[in-house]
Amino acid sequence: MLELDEVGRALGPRRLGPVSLTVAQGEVLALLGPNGAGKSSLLQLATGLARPDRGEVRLAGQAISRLSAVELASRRAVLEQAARLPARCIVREVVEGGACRQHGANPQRLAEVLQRTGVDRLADRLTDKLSGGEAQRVLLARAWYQLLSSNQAERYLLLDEPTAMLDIGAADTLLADIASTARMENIGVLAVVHDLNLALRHANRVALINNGQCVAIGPTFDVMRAERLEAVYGVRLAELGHPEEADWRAFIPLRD
Ligand SMILES: Nc1ncnc2c1ncn2[C@@H]1O[C@H](COP(=O)(O)OP(=O)(O)OP(=O)(O)O)[C@@H](O)[C@H]1O
Repeated sequence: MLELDEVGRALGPRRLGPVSLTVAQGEVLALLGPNGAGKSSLLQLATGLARPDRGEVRLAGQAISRLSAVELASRRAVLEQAARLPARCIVREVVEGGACRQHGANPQRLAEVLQRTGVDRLADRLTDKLSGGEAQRVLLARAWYQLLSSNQAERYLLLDEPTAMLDIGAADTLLADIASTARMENIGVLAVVHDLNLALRHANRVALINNGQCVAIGPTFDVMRAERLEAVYGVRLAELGHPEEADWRAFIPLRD
């Protein structure tokens, strides 16, 4: 379990938290909320890249602040907002560079990751020659390889807006692949997601963040109700059914 226990920190004159939440192995927990709500700041605390000034983050029961950088890297991988690839590098080598230092290279795992993320077709290309969407997939492949080359029992993937650069189909495919790999490999995923409909489709649970607080957390369809989302996002929403799937819904904003 990845646990955020009453964590908080100052955000300039405002505060984030205290927020408590857990991410279980094999599930996708989406962090939703309006711009400036505190989602990225909360994710930063979960990664260990920023320290809370109250509360504690624990990974498999151990305080994240007490893990060495190498131990942390074998248990969690991070894809930050606007992360960039190193320039003039071969894609395969960049993904390979994600290998967990404790456990070394694992060529079979590398081939699997390249294939699963669709990066196999880009493997011999130079990083400078990739589109924004392709670069995003390479960064994700590196993060998966970091985790899948580790033999730790508990591993987590932390993502900040992984679909920001992607077209509608690519975004849907990417999140579907993340959710299925998470399930298959028993890896917990915590992801900041902006698109409500992508979260509805691919997250097992969501945490709704507003003004630095977690205002609701639970199974996706329970939390994502129109009235609650309207209050948090300050916009009127129409709720639509799916033409083929009975339980489905989608939200579109309405103009007054
Ligand atoms: N280090 C910092 N010092 C001061 N204020 C900060 C700091 N980091 C973030 N903030 C502020 O805290 C608030 C939350 O920022 P954060 O990036 O966590 O929001 P977010 O929910 O991820 O937003 P977005 O959806 O726009 O990416 C914002 O008002 C931001 O300006």
